[in-house]
Parts: sequence; C-alpha cells; structure tokens
Amino acid sequence: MAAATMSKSAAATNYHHRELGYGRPLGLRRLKKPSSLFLGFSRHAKCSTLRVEATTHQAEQNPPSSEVADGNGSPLNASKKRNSNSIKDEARRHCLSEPPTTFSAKYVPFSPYEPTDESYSLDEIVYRSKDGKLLDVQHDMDALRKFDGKYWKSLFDSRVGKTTWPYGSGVWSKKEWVLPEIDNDDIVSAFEGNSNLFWAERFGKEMLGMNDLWVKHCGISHTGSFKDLGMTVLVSQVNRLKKMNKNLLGVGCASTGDTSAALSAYCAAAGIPAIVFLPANKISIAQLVQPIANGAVVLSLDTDFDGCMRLIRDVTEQVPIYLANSLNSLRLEGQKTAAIEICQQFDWEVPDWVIVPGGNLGNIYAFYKGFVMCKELGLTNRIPRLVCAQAANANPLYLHYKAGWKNFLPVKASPTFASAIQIGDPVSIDRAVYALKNSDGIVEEATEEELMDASAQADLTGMFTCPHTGVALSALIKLREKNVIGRTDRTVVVSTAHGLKFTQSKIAYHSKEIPELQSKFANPPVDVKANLGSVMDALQSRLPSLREKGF
Ligand SMILES: Cc1ncc(COP(=O)(O)O)c(C=O)c1O
Ligand SMILES: N[C@@H](CCOP(=O)(O)O)C(=O)O
Repeated sequence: MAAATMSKSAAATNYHHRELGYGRPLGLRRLKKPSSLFLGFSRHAKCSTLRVEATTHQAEQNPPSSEVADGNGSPLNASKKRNSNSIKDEARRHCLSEPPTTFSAKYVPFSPYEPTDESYSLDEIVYRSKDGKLLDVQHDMDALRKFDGKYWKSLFDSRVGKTTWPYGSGVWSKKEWVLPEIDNDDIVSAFEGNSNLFWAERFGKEMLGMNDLWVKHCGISHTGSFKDLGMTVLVSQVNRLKKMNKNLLGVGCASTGDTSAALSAYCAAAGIPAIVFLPANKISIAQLVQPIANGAVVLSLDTDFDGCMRLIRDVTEQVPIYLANSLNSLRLEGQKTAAIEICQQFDWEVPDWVIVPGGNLGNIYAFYKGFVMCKELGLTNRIPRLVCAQAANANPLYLHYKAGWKNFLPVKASPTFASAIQIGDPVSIDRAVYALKNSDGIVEEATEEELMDASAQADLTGMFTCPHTGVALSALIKLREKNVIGRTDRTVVVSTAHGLKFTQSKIAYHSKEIPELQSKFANPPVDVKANLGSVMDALQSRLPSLREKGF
C-alpha cells in the first residue's frame, strides 16, 4: 500500500539512492588540492599555423589524398613516418613555416534575430555578452567557403582512423571548423570522437518495424559520455590561455556527473587543477569516483544541479577559475562534431531524424550547429529534423514546447533515473529553442517507467544503454506510434553516456525492486542449487524449446 501511494519521483529517489554517492565521504576530505599548478608544459617547438589555405584553386583541383593528414598538403602518414617517441614531435616536424592561417573564429552574442557588431577574441575570458546574452563561436565562413564541400569531405575522410596528432581525434579531425587558430601543441586530446554509429537492426525491425534505425554511441568514449567532445576543446583553449600567461588558477564546473568526469580527466592530462561542484546524492557512484580518481577538487553540495550551477557562476565571477559548463560556448564547438561525424558515417548523407536527450540543452544546439555547418559549406544539402527528449520529471523544455514556445518557465526538477538530465533551469534554453524551431523540431518526454522500459528493451537487442538514452528511445517509440517518424525514415538516436555508469538502476529494474514500475522486461538471475538436476530444471523452465525437443 505504501508503495502504491508512493509517487514515481519518490520511487526514483529511493532506488536511485542505491546508485548514488549519497555525498558519502569516499575520501572526499582526504583529497588534496594539487600543489603545483599547470605543470608539464615543456613543449617548445611551435606550430601554430594551418596551411589548408595554400590556394583555393589547388584545393579544388586536388582534394587531399589519404596521405594528407595535416590539412596543409604535407604528407603525414603516421604508419610510414613513425620513428619518434612522440606523435606530437612528429606532427610538429611536419608543420611547415608560415603563412599564418586564414581561418579564424570569435565569440559573438547568441542573438540570431538581432545580429550585433559585438565580438570577442576566443582568447578573452568571457561567457556572456554585454547585455547578458549567451555567446556563440562564429567562424569566418567566407574563409572556409573558399574550399568546396568535396574538399572538406576528402580532408575529413582522410583523417579518420589515423594516429596523426591531433587529427586522429574525431573532434580535431575537424580542427579548421572547431578551433582553427590553436597550436597543435596546445591541444589536450584523448583521441575522442569517431564513436560507433550502431545499426540498431533488431531494435528497429522487431520493436518498431523500422529498417534504418541507428544509435550514435557517444558514450563509448574516454570518460564514458559525449562531454569528452566538448571538453577537449575547452581544456585545450585553457592550456593555450595559460601559456599566454592569462590569470587562471583552474577550471570549474557544476555537474550531474558527466561534465565533471570529462573536465577532471582532461585537466589531469594537462596538469591543470579541476574544481567540480556536484549535487550530493544525485549522481551515480561511477560518475562520482571519476573526478576523485583524476585528482579534481570535488565539492559535494547540499543542493541540486541548478543550485550548483548558480554557485559555480558566482565563484567563477569572483576568482580566476575558468567556467567549463556548456554556458561556455567553446564546449559546443567540440560537441557539434558528433553531428558532422554522423553525416560522414553515412557517406555524407543526412538522416531524416536525430533524437537527443536534453538537460542543460547545450547539446541539442551543438547538433544543430554541426548539421547547419555541413550544409552551409556544401558537404550536405539539408539538415535533419531534431527531437529533444526530456525526462517527464525534468521537462521544462517540453512544457515550453507544448505551450507554443510562450513564456519559458524553469521547473523544480524531480529525481529521475536519468539523473544527468535532472535539470530544471537549463542554461541553453534560448539556443535549444532556436535549434528546434529551425529544424522543424519536436520535444518529447518520457516517464520513469517509459525510459527504463525503453532502455531495457534496447539492452535486450545487444546494447547497454544509459537511462538518458532510454529517454531518447522512449521518444522514438512514441513518435513511431504516432507515425510522426515513418517506418523507413533514417533515424539516429544519440546515446549520450555509457550504460556502465548507471548499473545500479539497471540492477534495481531487473530485480523488480522499483515500486510503481512493472519492470516488464526484467531478466532476473535465477538462484539454482549446484547439481545437474536443479540446473536442468532451471534450464527447462527458462528454455521451453529444450523440453519440446525432449531434453
Ligand atoms: C548522459 C547525458 N545525457 C544527456 C545530457 C543532456 O545534455 P545537455 O545538457 O547538453 O542537454 C547530459 C548532460 O546534461 C548527460 O550527462
Ligand atoms: N549533464 C551535465 C549537466 C551539465 O551540463 P553542461 O553541458 O552544461 O556542462 C553534467 O554531466 O554535468
């Protein structure tokens, strides 16, 4: 009875606790702040120029061969040339001297309906425009347009699967579209990106009657989420700023667990202090242990994500700690490469639909930006329709969409198994609305039961999905049921984190321990006595075909 009267969000809270860190010490107090700041930048050789611009004419006539990996016509085939200890040394040796790059990017206010002249160098530490708007990274599209779509496709394709620094990274393989002016030596990369675009054949065909369903596994990544794509860019830029002697003591973020993991890993790789603000009891143990292991300063705060976000904004205004949340538009430059990668993986064809789980709402805009850039630079001829999927327990964008985009109101987000998107006051609301309006987009929501069932169903076809991916899959199921998404529509569901970060909710589901959830697709293990008779009985009860065939 008690269970029956328990609200779904309360159920989620209870069972989520088993997965969460509970703000338990786990050595938090024993963590020492690193004593020396920004160690280890001993590289000397400089290679700050790109030479893709050599001549437009030449580029048009000679798209790069698979040997051209540094974007400048300089053959850089790692397997043939590898004879040094460091792939960075090797890349540096191949950098030719001047002329300087013609590609550039700057911050402008995110103000698509009222463009202004206001702009800032990416080397400035600025997160908002004068009147408080979000910023956007604006590329010199005229310079990029000097090269046609064919050129860019060939260049990007030539870099896939190589070890050439830094282009072996799925993000930095698109360097000219991301951070064109950064010195390769300053880049902090774990060769993120190039993630699997998985043909979800059984899930598509058997559950939805679809034959062209794909899951972009962004969570199969260095720290287990798509955040790596943005964090390599942000931490690389911080690395550059430090070398320019900008006053920065470290990099900080508020997080529901994935941003903090990515920030901590990339900062640790570069010897830069990371400071992470986490909502106590609201992230998984697997997520909590990541920044701890990477030596970040971890503050477990008695508030929710939105509270952590307010605090990190206040702190970064007062002390020279660089803000690493997606409020900082640098992050989105890396994240947008997942969209470019999807087109690339389809041989530069555009899917009909892309479904993205949304929380702070930076990623949906990043996807939009990546698709638009491909179209504007002639690699593709259209953009897909975007769907942003939210947990019903944290659904401010969904409510806004349903209200006809009138008067956005933040909500108090309730606990959800999709804990990384338990966000009620998303920073990038304006960016998300813009992306959805301009892609003929849709917003869907998923209840706790729907998202857990969808995730379990996907797992039964060979995936191992996180609850956020469950939210996106659930949106797909609903849109298929309404026939908004057609049987033959090429559809990509973006999986944003690795399921292994969220095992406890899966265990609770499969153990049927979650009140108010039927756990329809639970597959609990069977306790069996260790003798042949008991084992055969158990097998016969689980595998009817055994009995049918006389075993
Ligand atoms: C696993 C996961 N999925 C989805 C999201 C949502 O991304 P965004 O905040 O950019 O909307 C986040 C973070 O918010 C996340 O960590
Ligand atoms: N899910 C995020 C929430 C913060 O989002 P961000 O993209 O603004 O950093 C997390 O993992 O912290």
